[in-house]
Amino acid sequence: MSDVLELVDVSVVRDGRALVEDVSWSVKEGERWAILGPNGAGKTTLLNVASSYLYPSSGTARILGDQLGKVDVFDLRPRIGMAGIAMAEKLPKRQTVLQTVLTAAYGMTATWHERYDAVDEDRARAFLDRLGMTEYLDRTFGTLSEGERKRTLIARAMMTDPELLLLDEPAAGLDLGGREDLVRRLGRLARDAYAPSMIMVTHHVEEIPPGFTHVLMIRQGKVLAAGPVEMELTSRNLSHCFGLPLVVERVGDRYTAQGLPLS
Ligand SMILES: Nc1ncnc2c1ncn2[C@@H]1O[C@H](COP(=O)(O)OP(=O)(O)OP(=O)(O)O)[C@@H](O)[C@H]1O
Repeated sequence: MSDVLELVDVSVVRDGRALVEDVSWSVKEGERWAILGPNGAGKTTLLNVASSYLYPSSGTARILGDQLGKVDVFDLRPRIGMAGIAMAEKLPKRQTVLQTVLTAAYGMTATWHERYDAVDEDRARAFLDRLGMTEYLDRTFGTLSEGERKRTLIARAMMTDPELLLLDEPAAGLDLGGREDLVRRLGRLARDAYAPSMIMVTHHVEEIPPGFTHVLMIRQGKVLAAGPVEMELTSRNLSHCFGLPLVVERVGDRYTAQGLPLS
């Protein structure tokens, strides 16, 4: 299996402070990673490096076989799907759900005067259908609920047939039903052998979809643990990561975590 992402001693420094420090991490084709860590740990910074939007201050980052700094990122970016708040903010609120997904096929955030091929429209409809959005095709993006918006963004990220799919807190802000619906859908995607390699940032072990294979834990910019979920998602590692005593349990093919009661 080849490396989809390979970071060697990557640091990102801003104002004299390392946001991530000496991170060495590799993601192989077909793997599905969850990145866990407290607020401000450096999760989004790592994802921004993986999406080629942020260059390391030191160290090397290879994405889909190409080294950042030595590759034209405009060739690389269409091969990476990204769904997160940063993308949502760039999308026009008055565009319909179908247009929002379709524009991704042309690497754009808005529709101008280009004409879309029927084949692209079919693909957009199929991705939206897999994410339960068929009823909303003509609704404007700005009128969607948080959960509907998140599902639209994932369909959009799939549109370019990416080799790497990056999800930044896809379940944040969703109610219990919305979260469970999304986790089930992501679980189905994770188990699809033809789906891209995936990296998902989350704050909660409950949001790790079934089928996710690996976990990376980060605290204050440094990697604490990285490897197969069943080996690394332990109470010890999670307590260290979040800085308080936690007990993690596996329930079926999902995980839960709880803080120990105060004595
Ligand atoms: N451009 C920047 N300049 C200075 N500091 C920054 C910059 N971008 C991010 N930071 C800081 O870097 C740290 C890591 O930020 P990052 O967004 O990667 O964390 P995170 O783990 O995704 O956090 P959260 O869970 O709260 O979203 C934070 O302390 C943040 O304030």
